[in-house]
Amino acid sequence: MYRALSLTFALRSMRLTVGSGVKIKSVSLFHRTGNAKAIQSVVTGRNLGSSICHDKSSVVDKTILSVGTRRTCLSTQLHTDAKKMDAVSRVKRVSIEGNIAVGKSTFAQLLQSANQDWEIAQEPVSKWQNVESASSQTEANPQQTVSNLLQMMYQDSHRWSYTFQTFSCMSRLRTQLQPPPTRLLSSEGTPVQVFERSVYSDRYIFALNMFELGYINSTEWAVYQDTHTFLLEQFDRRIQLEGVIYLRAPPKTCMDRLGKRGRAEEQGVQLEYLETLHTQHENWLVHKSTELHFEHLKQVPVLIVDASLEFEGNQEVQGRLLTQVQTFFDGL
Ligand SMILES: Nc1ncnc2c1ncn2[C@@H]1O[C@H](COP(=O)(O)OP(=O)(O)O)[C@@H](O)[C@H]1O
Ligand SMILES: Nc1nc2c(ncn2[C@H]2C[C@H](O)[C@@H](COP(=O)(O)O)O2)c(=O)[nH]1
Repeated sequence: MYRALSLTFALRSMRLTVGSGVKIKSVSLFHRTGNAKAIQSVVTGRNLGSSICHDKSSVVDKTILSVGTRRTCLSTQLHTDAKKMDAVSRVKRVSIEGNIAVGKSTFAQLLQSANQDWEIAQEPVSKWQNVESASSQTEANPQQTVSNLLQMMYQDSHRWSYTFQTFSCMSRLRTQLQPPPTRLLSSEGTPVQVFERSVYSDRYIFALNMFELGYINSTEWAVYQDTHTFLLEQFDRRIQLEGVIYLRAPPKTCMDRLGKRGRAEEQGVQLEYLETLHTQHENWLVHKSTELHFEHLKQVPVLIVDASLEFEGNQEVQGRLLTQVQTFFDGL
């Protein structure tokens, strides 16, 4: 017979690494008075439910448990969570990079419709176009759009580039922290989360470019880099990528497609700006001459896709591209 006795436990942990790099925390739960002890394994890693410690800094220093039934529940829960963690760790994470209007969204749609094991996370452009008021939303007071930061950044780049970059970085971070959909967790193939751009292009393409063009000053650049490094180190494996797809096309092709798309905020974008962005992509993903600050990123495999090909409506080109992508994913 177990008595439902609430106990305060202190947690002691030891970190182990197993299999695919999943971190296992072997946890000892001690009753503060020392007469009850339960040893459980808690899996730590990326994007699990709330019952799991998410990262190195998550320390459960006070856990209220009831002895007996609750302990059995905890054990079952931990087993379920470990299985879930295993499924999550099977999901590969890849970003699509490339110049403005090169065709990332179009390519992403092709991937999404080609394979149920691939899930696309779009770039949060609409969030930048509709920055919302932080005041709490009610029926009487619906969420208010206060500004179009994308437009402000293009209209007054000196004033708004730093603000834009901090906001875009945070929104990309949120996107990359989204757990994979359950469909991917039960996949028997190669499940992949595909992100349109990433926290890495935020820094190594755009922020760097804005700094080099003089739209972000050296103080802002230092603050941005410090924050970026700190955040990425905190989230560690939860935001790391296993691969990058680089859609590569001449800036002139991008300029033509940008005109064809006709997004209002981009009407003042010049070919020279696309050329600077093209150079940043080439430096990072082809020449590998960009200084990177994350060890894993230096080793990330890059698939270079010739995005100058017109694949819309061309089944043969689409088929070739999809085979290239599938082979790349299988090799990650
Ligand atoms: N391979 C392609 N060939 C021709 N036009 C393309 C191709 N890919 C995209 N486009 C067109 O170019 C424009 C920009 O494409 P989009 O996917 O929105 O670019 P991005 O997401 O990179 O900004 C759209 O009008 C789209 O229809
Ligand atoms: N200054 C920055 N501009 C950015 C960044 N990310 C995207 N953008 C711009 C470029 C386009 O006008 C628009 C959407 O990009 P697409 O290539 O998807 O069309 O937003 C950024 O980090 N900094």
